[in-house]
Amino acid sequence: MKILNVDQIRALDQSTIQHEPIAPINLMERAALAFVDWFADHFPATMTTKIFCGLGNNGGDGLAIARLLLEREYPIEIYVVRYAPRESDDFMHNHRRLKLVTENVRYIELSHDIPAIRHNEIVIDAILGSGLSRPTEGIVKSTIEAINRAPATVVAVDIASGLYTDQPNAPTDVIIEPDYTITFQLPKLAFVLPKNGRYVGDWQIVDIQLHKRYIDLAPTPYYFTQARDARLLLHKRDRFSNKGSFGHALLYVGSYGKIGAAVLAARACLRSGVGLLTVQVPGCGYNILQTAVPEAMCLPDKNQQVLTGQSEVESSDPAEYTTVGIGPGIGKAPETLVMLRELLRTLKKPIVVDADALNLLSENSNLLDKLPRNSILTPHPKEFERLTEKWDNDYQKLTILREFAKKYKVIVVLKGAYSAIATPDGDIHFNSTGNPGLSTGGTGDVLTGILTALLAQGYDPIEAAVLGVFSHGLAGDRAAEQRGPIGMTASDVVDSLRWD
Ligand SMILES: NC(=O)C1=CN([C@@H]2O[C@H](COP(=O)(O)OP(=O)(O)OC[C@H]3O[C@@H](n4cnc5c(N)ncnc54)[C@H](O)[C@@H]3O)[C@@H](O)[C@H]2O)[C@@H](O)CC1
Ligand SMILES: Nc1ncnc2c1ncn2[C@@H]1O[C@H](COP(=O)(O)OP(=O)(O)O)[C@@H](O)[C@H]1O
Ligand SMILES: [K+]
Repeated sequence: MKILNVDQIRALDQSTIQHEPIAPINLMERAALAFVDWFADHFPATMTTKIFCGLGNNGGDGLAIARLLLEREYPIEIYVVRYAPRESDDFMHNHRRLKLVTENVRYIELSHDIPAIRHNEIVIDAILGSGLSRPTEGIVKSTIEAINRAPATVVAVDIASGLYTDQPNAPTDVIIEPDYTITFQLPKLAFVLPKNGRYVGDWQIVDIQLHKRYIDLAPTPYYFTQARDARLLLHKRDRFSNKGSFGHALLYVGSYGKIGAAVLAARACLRSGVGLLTVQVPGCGYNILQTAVPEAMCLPDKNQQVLTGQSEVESSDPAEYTTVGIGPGIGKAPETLVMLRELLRTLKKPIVVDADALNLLSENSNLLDKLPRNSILTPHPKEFERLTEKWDNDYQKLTILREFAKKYKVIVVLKGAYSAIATPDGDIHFNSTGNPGLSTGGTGDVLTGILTALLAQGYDPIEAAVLGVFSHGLAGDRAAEQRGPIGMTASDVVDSLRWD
């Protein structure tokens, strides 16, 4: 699914109005109805609902929502924040419609007009939407502050008032802090950026049937991967396949004290459909790996503690494997750096690079140019910062991320909530699955195993990254269902992997 910018969202509105065709007021009615359907599914008509409307189309939505909720017999109190002399046409139209149903519309012009809000009430925020063009101030700001102070449940219409859709807010900006955001048709870039978490809450998209062809043709670098997008990427297995059909992967993982990382990556790789798996671990990991992961072949390194690439048994050429994954638990020993340098000299096919392999790259940045084209790098934000530079805000981080992926012609999975996958073409795919239960040691190792397995099976590297990150998050969601987000572990994520 695409993420469009504010100008495109406005144009999409117009395109829908022209092509469907539909009158703007009826499109607003459709949006209000979609919101009210969601709202009625979540809140009983016994709860007092205070709705705050601005003077633009977000406020117009609010007035239509108020009327529809009155029809459904919600005890609703309607407030219009009168911060300017002019209202939008559709606001006025809905204002007239509402007046036919109720006289009970109150106006907030000064602070003392702001009502007290109690804890068992619901607040609907329809003050400002995607038309935000400057920081909130005056009575708008005071109203938002009062709503944020109140103990009520807050639901934002389309986007929290005061939050920009696709540009950074200043730290001093006053913005609604909703429990829920119900947004129209498409996700907004602001929703997937870490600093905005409290200004978004749980968010959901409601479909208001905006012009599909406009969306299909609209150029954008930003995508949001949902289940239906991921499902399209999954390769079906041929009935006459054999283990040779699904590649032979080689993992370089583990060091003394971190053989667990090797086990997790190996188990995840096998659970993700690889045909054959060989794992190179330091000598100390041999017995552990052979016992914990009997399905994998094991190459014990000559060195007991760290990886050097020199094997105790027959030496194998890493270039002969379908793909290589490197990093989880390997440490940053000088011998391991020598191994990484040698691997990058010989490997030409895309590989997966994680954890300390990334830290070695950031300390030896001349190696970045040697990464095979379309390799997948999986840094968490700290690792990415070491590879690049500090950023001032999430939008600048996205710019740095895109530039990095383009410059080195690699795919970068910047991990976290809504992991951002940057491609060499400059696109970014945000992931929709996963939960805070994944914030626990070892889940990144699991991801490396998954991605290595997908590359081994011949997935296009961008598709491997998008599908692998989605499935990893989904496994995390299943593990959280079983164990709860606090009790789940990285092993539970491996056990929860499914590919159907
Ligand atoms: N784009 C779509 O697909 C649809 C949009 N609709 C609604 O329309 C909204 C956008 O409407 P508008 O473009 O009228 O924008 P808003 O309702 O967000 O804001 C409108 C007005 O507020 C002013 N303004 C901006 N920043 C301000 C600030 N900080 N303080 C005070 N005033 C400020 C603007 O100059 C503008 O006149 C969406 O968020 C959504 O709720 C829906 O009605 C239907 C479909
Ligand atoms: N709050 C969250 N929501 C969704 N996914 C998360 C969250 N926190 C962490 N994750 C995911 O968990 C994984 C953590 O990886 P990483 O930080 O490398 O952990 P480790 O090094 O311990 O294995 C990443 O895939 C990341 O996207
Ligand atoms: K709003």
